[in-house]
Amino acid sequence: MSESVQSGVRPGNGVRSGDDVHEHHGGFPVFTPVQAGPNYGEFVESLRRLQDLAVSTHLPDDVVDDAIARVNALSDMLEPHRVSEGKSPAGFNRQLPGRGSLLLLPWLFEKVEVDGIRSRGVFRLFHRGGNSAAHGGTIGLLFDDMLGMIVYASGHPIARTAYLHVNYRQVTPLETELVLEGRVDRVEGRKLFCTAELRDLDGTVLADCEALMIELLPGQP
Ligand SMILES: CCCCCCCCCCCCCC(=O)SCCNC(=O)CCNC(=O)[C@H](O)C(C)(C)COP(=O)(O)OP(=O)(O)OC[C@H]1O[C@@H](n2cnc3c(N)ncnc32)[C@H](O)[C@@H]1OP(=O)(O)O
Repeated sequence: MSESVQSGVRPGNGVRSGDDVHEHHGGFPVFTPVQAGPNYGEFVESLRRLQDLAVSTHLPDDVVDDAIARVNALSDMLEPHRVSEGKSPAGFNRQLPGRGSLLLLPWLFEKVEVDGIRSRGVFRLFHRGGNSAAHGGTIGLLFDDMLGMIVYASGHPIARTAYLHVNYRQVTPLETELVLEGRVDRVEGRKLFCTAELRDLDGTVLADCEALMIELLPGQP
């Protein structure tokens, strides 16, 4: 397999040896993963802190005006460095929480293997739904993102989520370390049936999901 990979995807430990399935990812463009610089993780974490504060403060108008000016100044500083998809380290750096993406939950992988993945992290204040619980959509986001990694780790080409059925079993707390485990349960042609569970550190299942991932055909977006 060449250094260039599609969507930054690279087989995990123990993926079928000599298999070139990762060269065939439907219509996904070929990306060469961009390595994050030494301070990139801190940069993304600073932005997460900003988002936490944006949803958990009640600011006087003059502070709002000052914040707008400063955030705009920061954006103006970043603007000249805008690049197209696949040219930013965001989302491609597995050693960083949320792979260095501001969209994704700031979780880290503990295990990425053919038989499944395990990831650990917290829901942040800016993921709040109501009454100190994680927003249900952010739980779906976590599962959907992990499904991509489950498929990748299992050695299958890129697949898209055809359906994702989430069972919300318990209220999911914010700012509390949690664990997610998931795997491909069975394969029928292009159809990968996956399951995953989100648990607290006592082992209580907070949410689980069942999903159908479908391997993309050549040219499929
Ligand atoms: C650092 C490393 C990073 C790595 C991270 C990894 C990044 C990964 C990035 C990737 C991120 C990935 C995550 C995301 O993208 S998640 C984004 C959300 N998902 C999408 O946008 C997908 C949109 N949908 C589609 O593109 C198409 O519908 C797909 C491609 C899914 C299938 O359309 P296609 O035309 O190809 O297939 P088909 O319709 O002939 O169906 C084929 C078979 O499947 C069965 N079927 C279909 N749908 C359903 C359903 N809902 N329930 C039950 N069954 C269903 C169907 O009956 C048939 O079965 P059979 O008759 O053959 O038995």
